[in-house]
Amino acid sequence: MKVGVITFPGTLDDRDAQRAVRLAGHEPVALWHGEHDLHGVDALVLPGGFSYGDYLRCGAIAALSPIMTEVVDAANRGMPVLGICNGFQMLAEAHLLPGGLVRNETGLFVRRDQRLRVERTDTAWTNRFDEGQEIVIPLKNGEGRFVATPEEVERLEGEGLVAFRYLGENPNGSIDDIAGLSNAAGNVVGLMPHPEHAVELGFGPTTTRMKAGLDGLEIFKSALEAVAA
Ligand SMILES: NC(=O)CC[C@H](N)C(=O)O
Repeated sequence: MKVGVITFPGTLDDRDAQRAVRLAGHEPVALWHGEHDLHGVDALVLPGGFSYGDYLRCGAIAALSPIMTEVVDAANRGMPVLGICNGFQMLAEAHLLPGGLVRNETGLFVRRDQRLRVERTDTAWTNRFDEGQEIVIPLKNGEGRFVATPEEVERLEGEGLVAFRYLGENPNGSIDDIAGLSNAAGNVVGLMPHPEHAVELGFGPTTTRMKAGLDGLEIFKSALEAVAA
């Protein structure tokens, strides 16, 4: 399966995302923000970084890039789309996911190995987990606080759109400890932690659980099963 990884000016983690795609058994295809062509890919990853220097709000300018017209069309046709951190911010800015991401409550950039609970497993990117499973994925951002109106929060909680929640101390003040969301169809998922940094033993988070360093790989492997299904 071909997985497109889109690079925007200021993207940081595109190479790591491509490597994660390869380790999950897919073929990564490098895509450029200025193009209108998805090169026949079967799924898309919007990676993390500092697109346009985080000006306006993180992801706000990138969400207006030429390729985003194609991303929105593909997402609406059901293509699996994963937004990681800055990519999640772009998906929210493009209204493919509800709510928004704003500056962390402390005002500080946060970097930690983050415990998460998988809340939703019927999505293109979480189908290899068990509901309620605890995983550990590295978190690193300055604008990770999920916000939405009370009505939006009621709707997304009611529709079960929360894909991941922070466990332990909330790192940024996100409403309802929300770390990641999916759309109603389950093909679009965005999360603030970085699964592409937990795909190889010895390089990802270290916990007492033997395979914790591979938790992120499951997210990239899930997409293959979603497209094959
Ligand atoms: N790691 C990232 O993708 C960071 C996203 C964004 N630049 C922020 O600081 O919130």
